[in-house]
Amino acid sequence: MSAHVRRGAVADDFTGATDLAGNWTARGLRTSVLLGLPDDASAEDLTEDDAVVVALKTRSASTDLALDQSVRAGRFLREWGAEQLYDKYCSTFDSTPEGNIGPVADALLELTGASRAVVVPSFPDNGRTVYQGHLFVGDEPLHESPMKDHPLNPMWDSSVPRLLTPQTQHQVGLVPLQVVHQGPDAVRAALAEHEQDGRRLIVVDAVTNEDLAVISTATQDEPLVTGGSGLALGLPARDREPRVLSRVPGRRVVLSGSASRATQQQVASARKVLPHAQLDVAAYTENPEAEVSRLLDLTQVAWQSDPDRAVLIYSVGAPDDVTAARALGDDVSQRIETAFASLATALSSAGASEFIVAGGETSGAVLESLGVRRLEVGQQLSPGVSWLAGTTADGRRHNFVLKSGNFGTEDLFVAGWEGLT
Ligand SMILES: Nc1ncnc2c1ncn2[C@@H]1O[C@H](COP(=O)(O)OP(=O)(O)OP(=O)(O)O)[C@@H](O)[C@H]1O
Ligand SMILES: O=C(O)[C@@H](O)C(=O)CO
Repeated sequence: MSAHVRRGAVADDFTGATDLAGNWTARGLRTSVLLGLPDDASAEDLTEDDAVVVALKTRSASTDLALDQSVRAGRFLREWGAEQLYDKYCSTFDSTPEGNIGPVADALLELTGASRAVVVPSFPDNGRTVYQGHLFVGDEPLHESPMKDHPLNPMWDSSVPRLLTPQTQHQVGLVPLQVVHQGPDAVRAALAEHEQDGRRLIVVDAVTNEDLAVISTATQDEPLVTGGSGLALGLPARDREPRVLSRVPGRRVVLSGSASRATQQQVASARKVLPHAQLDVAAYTENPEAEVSRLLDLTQVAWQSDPDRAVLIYSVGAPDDVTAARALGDDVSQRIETAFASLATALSSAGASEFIVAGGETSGAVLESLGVRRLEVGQQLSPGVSWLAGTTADGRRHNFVLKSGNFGTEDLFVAGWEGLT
């Protein structure tokens, strides 16, 4: 397989999809993001693309739903012409012991007929590295990082083989960094040896982009690879400038439903500069319409006094906010997603044209409610974070940043707008 093949990806959340699409775009691949399961007609618009990412919302969904949608998305991509499928999950391996990373990888092995697939969560540009199978977030092992407190999938272990083993029907192997440093042929030989010994999902260490380039070369003929978005940076770069998105006239808003620590810092920094309000989860639970309308009114008042300034609406300002909200019921996270979804449609109707949305699940809920089906990828703001453009179900053109919880610079909510020309 040459470097110039069609690539398709199935991503388990919307921010993850745009993260990968940004990395492919940065390597010069013309990339589209399709939100939700595509219908057959969508393929007609993709003839010019080198890569297509289907964004699903399956990370925290039931395993049955995740399997069904991932396989249908994979089948669509293969029919479109994808020669290699990329199973994109989170660089912090977000999942529970029941899945969904393992079950989806197993199903895509069957779909593609692949006899094995690498497992590469590493994304060194964002501080995710894997050494001897252990996943680090910056200088902390995963289970000591802020991911230990994630409201949907707290991470309890840092060993990727140990995390994956209870989730998959297959045995799990490991190719350590020492082998990666010997180059692509050594990696290929190690993968073949694991396969012969019956191990079909094989974690490969990577701590730098050079390691990712070795893994990418070693796996260029494989029908399936799995990982965070970092592996995409291992591809040789093509000489094509990314599309540059321009401002869409209208108002600006930041919707942050992310519970991650990096987002809490971004919220704290933006609160010093932007008009802001926190979603009152108890009030929303009591009377959803009234709380959405309070936030909408407040936003419109702020726009009136400064039309060019973004307004920030957030749900977590401090870790205690999550603890407090949890007392309101098991389904509180889902309810908060619905709150942001309703608010987004109300804001779009009220004149918002540019959105920075924080949180993978939150982004999924917001873009689904706006009825955006496809995103163009524009300029990158920081690793994994790009400007995107799409059209809502009722025909409004909007710009978006969909920010994964732990990504983005601290001033993203304030300075990110400057990235638009
Ligand atoms: N105050 C809160 N209390 C409890 N849950 C909350 C609160 N605010 C947001 N949530 C929920 O927590 C989840 C956060 O997940 P989301 O994927 O949006 O962002 P994240 O935590 O940054 O994760 P990721 O790294 O995947 O982007 C969502 O389901 C959201 O509705
Ligand atoms: O890989 C990552 O860390 C992100 O793209 C993501 O999936 C977080 O939602």
